[in-house]
Amino acid sequence: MYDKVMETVTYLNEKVAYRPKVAIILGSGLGDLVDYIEEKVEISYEEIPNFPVSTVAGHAGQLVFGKIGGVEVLAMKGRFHYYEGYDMKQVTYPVYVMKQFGIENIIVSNAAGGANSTFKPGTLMLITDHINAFGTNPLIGKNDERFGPRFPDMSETYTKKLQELAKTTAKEMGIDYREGVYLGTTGPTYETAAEVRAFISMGADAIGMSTVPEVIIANYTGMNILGISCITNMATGIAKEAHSHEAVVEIAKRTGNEFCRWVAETVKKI
Ligand SMILES: O=P(O)(O)O[C@H]1O[C@H](CO)[C@@H](O)[C@H]1O
Ligand SMILES: Nc1nc2[nH]cnc2c(=O)[nH]1
Repeated sequence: MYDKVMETVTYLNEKVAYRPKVAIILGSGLGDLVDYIEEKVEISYEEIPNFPVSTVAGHAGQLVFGKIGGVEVLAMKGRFHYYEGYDMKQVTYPVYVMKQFGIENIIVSNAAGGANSTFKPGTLMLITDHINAFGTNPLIGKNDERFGPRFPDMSETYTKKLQELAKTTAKEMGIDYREGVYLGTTGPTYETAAEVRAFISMGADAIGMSTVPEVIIANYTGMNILGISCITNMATGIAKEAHSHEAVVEIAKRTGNEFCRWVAETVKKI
C-alpha cells in the first residue's frame, strides 16, 4: 500500500506545481465548489496511477488543483463509497495520497438525511463528531507505522480550531448553520423508519453513506479535519415522501451556493 501511495504521489508531483495545504472532498451534488477555484488543473481519476474511479451520479471523478483566494487547494470532485463495491482501503486511498502529498487540512462534505427533527432540507450542519455504523473499520489489517499508529485516538476527531474558524466565518457571512453528529452506514439502501429511530437514540443528527471512513484515515494520519453535511432530505419516518438520489443531488445543488460560499471563505483563513 505504501509503495502504491507513493507512486500516485510521485505522479501528482510531476503533473502539477501546486503544493496545497487544504484538501476538500465534495459530496453528492456539491461539486460546484470547483467554480470557486482559480487557475485550475484538472486530472481525471482514470489517468491517476492506482486511483479508483467514481461510479455514482453527482460524482464527477476528478482531482481539481488550484487556488481559492490565493490559497492552494486540492478538491476531490467525486468520492468512493463502500457500497460501490470498493474495499475500505480503496474508499480511503485518496486520503492516504493527500497526506503523503503534504496536505495537512481536510474538509469533508456530504449530502445527508436529517435525523434531527429540527433540521429541514437545505440545512447546513457542521459535523462535531461521528458514529461509525459501517460495521467495519478502514484500519482493520496490518498497521503501517509510516502512515499512523495502531490504535489512533479519536477524542478530537473534528478539529476544534477548524470548527471555530468555520463558525466565525459563518457568522461574519450571515450563513445559517447547525451543529451535529453524522452517522455513516454502508448504504446503498436508505434507512427504514425503525433504523432511523434507532440511530436517533444513538445520537445521530444526520445520516449518510460516506465520510466516516475518510475521516478515520485523516485522523489516523494526523490531519486537521473539518466536516460539513448538507441536509438534502429528512430521514425515513420523519420525511413524508420516499427518497431518491435524484432529489438528493437536486437539493444539494440548490443548497450548494451557501455551502460553497462558506467553504471558500473558511479556506481563505486556514
Ligand atoms: O455522502 P455523499 O457522497 O455526499 O452522498 C450521499 O448521497 C448518496 C445517497 O443519495 C450516498 O452516496 C450518500 O452517502
Ligand atoms: N443513509 C442516507 N444517506 C443519505 N444521503 C442523502 N440522504 C440520505 C439519507 O436519508 N440516508
